Amino acid sequence: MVGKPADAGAVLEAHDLCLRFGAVEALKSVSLRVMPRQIHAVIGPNGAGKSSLLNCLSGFYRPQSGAVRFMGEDISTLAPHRRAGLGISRTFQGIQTYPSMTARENILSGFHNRMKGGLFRALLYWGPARKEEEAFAARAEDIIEFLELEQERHHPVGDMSYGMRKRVDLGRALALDPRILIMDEPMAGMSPEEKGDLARFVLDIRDGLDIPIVLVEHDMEVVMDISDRVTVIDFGQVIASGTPDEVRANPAVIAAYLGGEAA
Ligand SMILES: Nc1ncnc2c1ncn2[C@@H]1O[C@H](COP(=O)(O)OP(=O)(O)OP(=O)(O)O)[C@@H](O)[C@H]1O
Repeated sequence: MVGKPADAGAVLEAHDLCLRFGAVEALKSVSLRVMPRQIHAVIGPNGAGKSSLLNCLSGFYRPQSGAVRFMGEDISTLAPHRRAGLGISRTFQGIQTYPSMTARENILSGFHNRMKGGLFRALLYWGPARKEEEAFAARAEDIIEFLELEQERHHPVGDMSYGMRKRVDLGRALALDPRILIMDEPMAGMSPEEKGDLARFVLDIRDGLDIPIVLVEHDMEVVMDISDRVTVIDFGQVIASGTPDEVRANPAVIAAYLGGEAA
């Protein structure tokens, strides 16, 4: 890790990120600070740069300039798996679960990133490896209970509704024991009821597990309902950042993005 701690208060911070794809400027000097116990939404029209920002935070994209800091440390040069190892967990658009595996097996698969060794270690150190496995199994049960997946525990994920599969997806992300959770359009394709359920779990993750969340989401009602802070991006630039009420009343946001919905 390089660089000096900059903002000890922020859990995750993007500082002055610039990202180009050829002639396309996906991010132009974008900064954002995610504070403890904060649901921080990132909104903006299609192509505004939201996914690009998430990819810079989780390490899948490397910006041409700027820095990403986690708990005050510069992690700009770290690969995605190293960031995941630090506790920066992410859910992706669509479904990432294994359809033929049960909810429990899918959640257990989320622990792989945290296992200290592979087959060799398991053979050499059978005792400790078994203890680790037992701890993960117990933790998987905690996650199943937290996400109210008890009834689905032994059902193949492929047979479940979209909302339930997304919930199992979230369980896999929680298996990483995250210190921050990045969610890319988690509500897309969900029914209003499924959105309500997921919104409740997102709030529980903040309040019960003390994990801050970065949320990219198109459903404005959900965003305005559950977010502590909203950052608005348009054409790769931050045009507003504030509480949902502040953002809703911001003329630049109304003009650029929310239109009549903001009224
Ligand atoms: N890998 C890439 N290669 C080339 N251009 C890219 C790449 N990723 C993103 N872009 C471009 O960067 C800009 C921002 O895209 P991005 O996907 O970050 O927007 P977004 O706000 O997430 O959009 P959406 O809401 O539609 O998902 C767009 O012009 C897009 O075409």
